[in-house]
Amino acid sequence: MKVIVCKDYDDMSKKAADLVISNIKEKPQIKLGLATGSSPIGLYKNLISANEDGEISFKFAKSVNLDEYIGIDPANDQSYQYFMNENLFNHVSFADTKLPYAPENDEKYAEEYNKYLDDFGQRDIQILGIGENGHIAFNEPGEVLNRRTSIVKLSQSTIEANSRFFESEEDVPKYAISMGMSDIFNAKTIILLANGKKKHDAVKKLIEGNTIDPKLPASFLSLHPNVYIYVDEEAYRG
Ligand SMILES: O=P(O)(O)OC[C@H]1O[C@](O)(CO)[C@@H](O)[C@@H]1O
Repeated sequence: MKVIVCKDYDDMSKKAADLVISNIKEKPQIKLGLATGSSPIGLYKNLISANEDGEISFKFAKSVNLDEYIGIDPANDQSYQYFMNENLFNHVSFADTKLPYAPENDEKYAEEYNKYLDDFGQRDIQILGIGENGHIAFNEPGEVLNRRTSIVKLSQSTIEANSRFFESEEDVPKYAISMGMSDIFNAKTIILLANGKKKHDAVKKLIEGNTIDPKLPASFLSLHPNVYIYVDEEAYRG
């Protein structure tokens, strides 16, 4: 894992975006794995600017996303579909984009997404955030982790952390559909973004830890040959 310590959120976003931009220049038909949450918003802003400046184009690019809440309509402003539209898809024109979708807790929707991912093939880049509890996508700390896309129950810590985007904690969905660990790993390069003091514990364990532990799902990233961790000073030093 290559750790790149950045001054602040903007610096982290710019440096991570530069890596994505250079990959898009090299391979316009790039396959991207995209993430939601506050961590990648700045990166997406940089991609939008580079697209507006004519530096890159998404005309031939395709994307898949990590996860989506269950029980929230894609048109709802709390859905990850809405988030992606607002923060990227409404601003640049992709050849194709896809998010997992499950209107109810039924594994058949996960199977459908797994089929889609199998046809999509290996991504060139997978972008990730990290939860305060060390989750990646919605793979929550536990005894075991899912290999493939599944319906998952959110941990209390994630519900609390994500309640900042909702009117109250009760409004946060309790279930999601999420790529599993082997899906996340099916990418040539993984970029993980972590900023702010609240991420320090997870980041410290991830960078300094010498174990691979399902109680810290992000620790499995050390098994992947090409991971870049862009971390700001606050998340790095605490
Ligand atoms: O970037 P944030 O908002 O801190 O969220 C961290 C992670 O949590 C999730 O939002 C899921 O809870 C991921 O999509 C994200 O990577």
